[in-house]
Parts: sequence; structure tokens; C-alpha cells
Amino acid sequence: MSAQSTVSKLSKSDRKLQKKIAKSQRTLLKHEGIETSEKTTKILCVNNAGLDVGVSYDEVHEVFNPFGKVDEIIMLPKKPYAFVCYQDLDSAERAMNQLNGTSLPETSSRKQSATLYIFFVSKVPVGLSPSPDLPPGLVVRTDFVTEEEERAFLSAVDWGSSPGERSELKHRQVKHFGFEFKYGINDVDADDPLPQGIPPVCSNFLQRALATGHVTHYPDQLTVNQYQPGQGIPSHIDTGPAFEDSIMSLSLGSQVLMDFHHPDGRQLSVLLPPRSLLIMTGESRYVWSHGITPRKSDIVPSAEGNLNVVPRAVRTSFTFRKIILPAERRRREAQQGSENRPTIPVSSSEAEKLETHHVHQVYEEIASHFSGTRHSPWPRISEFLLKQPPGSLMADIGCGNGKYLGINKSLYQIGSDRSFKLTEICRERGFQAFVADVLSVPLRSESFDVCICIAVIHHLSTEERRIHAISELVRVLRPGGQALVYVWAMEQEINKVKSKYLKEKEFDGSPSVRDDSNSHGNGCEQTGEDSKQQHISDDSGDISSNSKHQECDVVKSDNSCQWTERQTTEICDENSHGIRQNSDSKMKTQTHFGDNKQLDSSNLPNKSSEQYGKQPKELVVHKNRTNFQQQDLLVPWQLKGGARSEAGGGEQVFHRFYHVFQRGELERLCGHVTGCQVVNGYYDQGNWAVILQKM
Ligand SMILES: O=C(O)CCC(=O)C(=O)O
Ligand SMILES: [Fe+2]
Repeated sequence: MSAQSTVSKLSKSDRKLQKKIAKSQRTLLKHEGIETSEKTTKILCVNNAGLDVGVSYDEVHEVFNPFGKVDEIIMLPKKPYAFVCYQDLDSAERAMNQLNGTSLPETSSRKQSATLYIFFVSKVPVGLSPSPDLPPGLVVRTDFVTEEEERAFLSAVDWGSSPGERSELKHRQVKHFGFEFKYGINDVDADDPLPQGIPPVCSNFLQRALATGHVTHYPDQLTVNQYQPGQGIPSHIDTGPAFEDSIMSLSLGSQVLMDFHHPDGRQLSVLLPPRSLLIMTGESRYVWSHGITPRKSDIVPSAEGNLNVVPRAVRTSFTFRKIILPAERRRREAQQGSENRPTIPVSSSEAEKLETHHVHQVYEEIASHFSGTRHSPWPRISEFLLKQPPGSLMADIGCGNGKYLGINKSLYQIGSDRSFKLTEICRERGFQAFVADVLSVPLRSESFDVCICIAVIHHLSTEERRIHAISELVRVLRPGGQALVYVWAMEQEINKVKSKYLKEKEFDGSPSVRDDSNSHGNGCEQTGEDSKQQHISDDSGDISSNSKHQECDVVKSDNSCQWTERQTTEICDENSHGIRQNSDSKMKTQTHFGDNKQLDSSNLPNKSSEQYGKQPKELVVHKNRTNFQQQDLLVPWQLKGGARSEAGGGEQVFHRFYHVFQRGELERLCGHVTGCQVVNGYYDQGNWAVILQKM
């Protein structure tokens, strides 16, 4: 019988189901990179059985378990699908045949019934199976110790003795040798060695590890971690100033997938088989964070290319490090302090670099915490929006968490922000938002009646770039259209009246996040301390940092994605240099603004290089709630009250670049942009504002 005649024999409802399944497959392939397998596999991808649909783990188990032994159910935060992994192919096939197209009924957490569309998978999202690539500086040597050595290592650790040297952390058991790693302070005390040094059983192994050439110092500190199946370690970077560069981890007893995250959003999972040695140096040690997602099994491709679910057994890892002695540490810190302090950029490429590190990456990291402190719209901005005639087309360039997108519901409005995570928050709140840089707004010229740009331009680090941003706002406006621009003012005290930003200090004597009324990205709190690389395996009970990565690194849910794409293309100027997210590489935060030709070839004044000559001028860290001492500075943002960075928490203090504006400066910059005029300029609570009109 030909395939054609089989198809024609299908009932109408079967054909409808086939269509729905095919559509579901296409969506998951396009947006999540999940490929359907033609062959039967043990792993089913079940669309509409995910957490995002309001389906629980128990429900999935109850429905799929009757068809055979379920090894693992994997559900990812904010995803509409689940993976059901069976022990054998027959069970997976039976479940597929019986359940495809059936529905889970409505529940209190699910307003509608959920129809299941199921297919076999040959590939699972990044993070669930090992990647062939490794972060730079990372080496994995398989079979580095024999089974006999493995047994000897394991029996050298007496878990029962020496209370104080051993701790039962919520997610694993830990024992230290040489020096205790103190999780409370994320550091070691070099002046307080433990009575027991690295066990002699390790000597032979350590000689061999040094002979690989990847390790430069003989270790003097050992942390033994023991994980039961289902346990893990939160994502972290081992404290930079505490240990030398090379860190080694020997895996014993069980395989595990170790997850690596780059601050730009890339993520990889590395398979660590039992008896393998992992060595982290350079970028993989200092820039990427590593962690283990608490799961009972790992998905590992077999030699034939099938996906296998491999249960985890008890895994014991020996992590060897060399501590940096206090005098050397002080010397390095002093040297680093003078070398690494960012300077005021004198070229476009320096400016890009500074903004990447001290604006874009910071907002990506602090997005949720930042958004949580940004609720109340500023009255004069609301007033401006409410004045716009119904049906006007409004763009909010640098819309943050979208707090101005819902003010005037009679407008057609769209937001853009450089931070992917902030646009995601906008979408969760039901607003349209896309990722774009203010220097290259992918909106058609002369198409908007009104646009606002609140607390954005002060994050640009040269005058050319600030002028260019204003010219982008003017470009998208139709003739007669108006733009409202707000920037942070250098003057925080006018006629002896202090801004709310300064006054906040007097409120309770300490800076806090309760400065929502003074929003616009300025309100922040300070510690006065410089940020440090930190070891954050605090095990304070929160392992959510791991799942957070998965949440934020996968592509947007298909509905919002299609919706946003459609809206963007409708008003997108083909010729503008828009940022597009690269959903294949999942490098959301490393999108660069396109073509800066306009910027470099323009005859705009190059103030920065003239002004500061050839000597690099260091950026100072501003002390929050005080008057500004200079115009270009770094403003600290501290994650507080249990807030964690999106990358898992390592650094708690972030520094954002600001150029605070002097009186008249914003108007002067607008004067460099042709085709517009300033119709109003005013001071509003520590900010300078202008209303520009396109001529
Ligand atoms: O278990 C492992 O392999 C890693 C342990 C680790 O990262 C640590 O203790 O810092
Ligand atoms: Fe570590």
C-alpha cells in the first residue's frame, strides 16, 4: 500500500491530528531546536504537557507510567513541553500510539484542557545533553584513574569523623582537606589550615595531573563533594582571588553533566564520566560559571547516536586547588585595581566595549531585580503619554520592564530594549517588545507619531553616540511627531532642593531599593565595595540559579516570539541596522549593533578624544545617594534581599556606566541633530528632559 493511499484512508479527525502534530513539530524545531526522530526512541517530547501550560510532574507521571517504566520526566521552567524518558522502546511506542492527540482535562492551575502532541526525539535542548564544544581552557581527560584507584580514593574519605571539617549541605555532602572552604564568606582562611592535609593516596594521581601540562601549581586544598542522585551544586565561579588558575575535579562513582554558562548567555553541558578528570583554566575558570543541575539522570547520546537516559549513581568529586597566600593576594589585588579600572573611552570600539561590560551585561544580570524596583511611572512622563491622541503609534526606545507601555491604552505601542531579559519581562506583562540598541533602531523611518526614550542616552559613553541616539529617535518620527527624552542630571540639588535620589539616604540612613518613585534606571543602591569574583556555592538552600539559566537561555515561547516578529517586521525598516536575535546560537546578549558607519564617518564633534587627550582617564565608582563628582562614572547596583544575578549569583555588586548631563547639555546635543527642534526642556526630579519635534 502506498503512503498516499494510507493518507487518504485516514479519517478527517486523524488528518486534523496529523496536521496539528506536524505544526507542533515545526514550532519546536524552529524555536527550541528540538528535532523529531524518524526512528522510535525511548524519549518522547510531549508538547502541551509542560510547566508553562500548567501541567504538573505528577500529572505527566500518572498519564505516562501505565505504558511502561518511566525513567525520567524532564520539565523546564516556562516551557510548554515535557520530555518523558522510558526504559525501553516498546513502552515509548505504546505511549505514543495511545496518547497522541488525547487531552489532559482542565484543572485549577490550567484554565483549558491541554491536547498532547507527542513525538520521538533525537535531540534535546542545550543543557540536557552533552555538547561537543567545550569552554576555552577546559579539558576533560577520560579514564584518568583506574577502578582500583577510584576505590582507594573513595575509601580515603571518612565521612563520619571530624565534625567541622565535614558539612552536610542541603544539596550534597562536603569535606575539606588542607584548608576549609568557608561557604559563608566564599573564601578560605590561609592562616587557619586544617589538621589533615591532602590525603597521601592522591600523590601519584597529582603527579600525573601535573604532567598533563595543564596544571601549573601543586594543589594544597581539596574539597570532596558527594552527591546523591537528584543532588547538584548551584552555578558558580570558584573564588578568583582565593585560588590559583588551574582547578581540577576528579569524578568518581557516577557520570554527571556539568553545566557551563557564559555571562553573554551561552550555555554548554559537559559530560563527566566516572574516573574522568576535569581541568578548568583561563576563561573556563574565570569567566564561565559551572554547576550541576539536580536531576536523577542524564541524557547521554550513545555511540550509535541514540539518546539514552543514564541514571545517576552516588557521585563523589575530588576538587583540587592551590590557595593564594595573603601577601601574594594583596599584591595581585593592588596591581589589578590599577590595571583593570575602566577608563573613559576615546574611540568607538572602546565605547562599545565599555557599554557591553558596564551597561548591556549588567542589565542582563540584574534584569529581574531591577524590574522589581521599577513600578511607579513618573507623573510628567505619564502626562505626556496621556496627552497623545487615541490611535497614535508610540515607540518606547529603551522600555526597560515596560512600565510606560500600559499608561495610555488608546495608543498603539511597541517597546525596545537592549536587554533581552527586560523585553521578556515586558512580554510576560502582555506588552510588545523586542531587543534593539538605541544606536540602531530597527524601525522604519518617519513611521511613529510619538516616541519616548527614558533613562537610556546617559548610558552611552561618547558624545557622538549620544547624538547618534537622538538622531535615531528623530529618524523614526513622522514629521510633526514628538519625542520625550529623559537623562540623569549631574545636578541633584537645585535651589537647595535635593532630588529624591539624594533624599533617599536621609529616609532610613541606608541606601535601599525602595526608590521606585525615582526610577529611570538611576535608583540603585550601593555598597561602596568593588565587585569581586565570588564562589557562590553557598548551599543556602537555593539551587534555583541552575534552573534560572535554563529559563533565560532558551528561546521565547513560540506565541510571543511569532507575535513579536510579526509586529516588528510590519514596521521594520529593511534598511535600518537592526539587531536580530540569533536563536540558533542562543547568544541573546551578544548581539552587536549592526553597522556603525554613520557613527564613524559622520562629522560630529569628537569631544571625547579632544577633551581627554591621550592619557586614559579612569572612571570612578560613584557613591550612591551623594552628589556627582564628575560626569562620566560607574554607578553600583547591588543585588539585595536574596536577589540573585541571572548568571547564578557570583557577583553581587555591578557597575553601570553613566554620563550624567549638565544643565543645557541635552538641548545642545539635540542642536547637532538636523530636522528637529526642542519644543520644551525641563528638570524633573534629578533628570533633564526635552520634548523634541520632528520638522
Ligand atoms: O563536583 C564537582 O565536580 C565540582 C565541585 C565544585 O565546583 C566546587 O566544589 O567548587
Ligand atoms: Fe567549583
